[in-house]
Amino acid sequence: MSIEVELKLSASADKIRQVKTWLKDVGHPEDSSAELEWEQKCLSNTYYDTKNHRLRATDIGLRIRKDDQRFIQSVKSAGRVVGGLYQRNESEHDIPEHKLQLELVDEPYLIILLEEAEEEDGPLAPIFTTNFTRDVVTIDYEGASVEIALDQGQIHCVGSDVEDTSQDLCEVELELKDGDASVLFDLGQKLIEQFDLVLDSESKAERGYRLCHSAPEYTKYLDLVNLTSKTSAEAAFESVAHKGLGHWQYHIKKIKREASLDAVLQLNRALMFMQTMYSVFAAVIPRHSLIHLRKDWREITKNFSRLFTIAEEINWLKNSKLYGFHYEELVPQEEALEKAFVEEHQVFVDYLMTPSYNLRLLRFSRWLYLKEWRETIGEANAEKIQKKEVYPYATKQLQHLLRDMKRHLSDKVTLSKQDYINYLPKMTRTLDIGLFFGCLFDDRARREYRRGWADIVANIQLLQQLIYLENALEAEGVEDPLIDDTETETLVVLKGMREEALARNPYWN
Ligand SMILES: O=P(O)(O)OP(=O)(O)OP(=O)(O)O
Repeated sequence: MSIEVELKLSASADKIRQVKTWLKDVGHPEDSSAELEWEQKCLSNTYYDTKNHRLRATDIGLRIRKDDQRFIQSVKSAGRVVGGLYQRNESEHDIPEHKLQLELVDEPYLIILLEEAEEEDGPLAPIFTTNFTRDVVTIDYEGASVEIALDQGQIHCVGSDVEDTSQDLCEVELELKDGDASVLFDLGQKLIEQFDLVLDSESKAERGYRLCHSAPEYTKYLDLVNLTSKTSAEAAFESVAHKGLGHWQYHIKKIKREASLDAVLQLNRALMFMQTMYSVFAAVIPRHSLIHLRKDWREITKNFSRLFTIAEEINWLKNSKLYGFHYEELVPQEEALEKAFVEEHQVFVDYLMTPSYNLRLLRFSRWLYLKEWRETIGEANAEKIQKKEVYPYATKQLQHLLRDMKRHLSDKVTLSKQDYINYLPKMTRTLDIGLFFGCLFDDRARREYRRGWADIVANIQLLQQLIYLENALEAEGVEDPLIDDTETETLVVLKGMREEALARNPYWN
């Protein structure tokens, strides 16, 4: 099994032509009259899965590729996608005919997953195909060898009753054949700067499944970062950063497709998660080493914030209805918000297509993938953070947070609704830190402890919604004493919850 490292950018037919011309100079800088040796392939790929897409659920892609007279069976793992950079395990075998030969798969864990999928969910069958022409050339660039593939074609669903059963594909793939992965980022940067290409974190397989799978999509929430007590503090930082970036990428894909309220709210969660990460890991990755990156994310946040503000208000109104607060007078306000949301969504999607956004995302991906902070902090410190243990670090951080919460939320203190709301960002950060390090501790104890604090957060959010509702109604000249009563009740409930949560023994002790 080999590891594939490639950068993927989406393009248009016109841009692909321009890229091809430009590559002539890049591939032969010393002789611009020399032609690159492009090869054109017609690739037909059939992706297989069981009836309920068990392989997809385990993040495996199984396909047979027809490349001229050759049939190639490949199994790919989803691996890791950082920006548009993919790192995936790949197992490829030539087969004599267009028929799966799973016995050729050489990785024991893949064999087990494939067998289990078939045993539990029936035989493997074609789900979709990708048919495209690939113009491919290998160039030497900055001492590395890079295969450049320009793919244009279509994805089709097989025997499906899904309405929209085909989709165009047009992309540039840069695959590292030999040398340093930094070269992929350099080339990617040039392609974005010169041709406005867009980083693409969705594989063809992912697109195929989305096109041909009509099941409803559930909102994906941030969950525990996968760590063990053997993880170093540096590796823990990387895992947290990958989690945050992965969450961002996932919901960016969704937001590009539709004006989804949930996706906007989750994008905001990803931004907050990453902000918290910078402060929690400041002792590992010093702030000065990420000054530019934080500036980049601030810029991205600025472009996102209008959309988020509208989404948050719509969400508050929606949630209030769940609590029974329904007002005809607010319908015009809601409609205006919905309209503004659709407009701002388009503005944000346009921004996501700009080089400004894509270069920032590429810069962050590069920093994370190549661990560039090590260069800024010097060799000795770099060694230190690789040896630093995460467990004591995590315990210290959690203890520090608890002290802060005890100070602000002690049951001896009387808190107004505004006091709670002011403390909300800190509480959310605290819960996020629980996700950073939670894997290191007993799961049951952690869940129980977390639940108390999560309930407090939910009740503070309720207060926030009620205040918004009050103001919105006031603008319409309406008053509802029920809102006031609910606020008072919520304050009482919160006081009891604080008492209980603070009395519980922390799971890290
Ligand atoms: O040719 P590969 O193996 O890179 O695969 P692909 O058909 O380009 O698909 P993907 O989008 O998964 O790279």
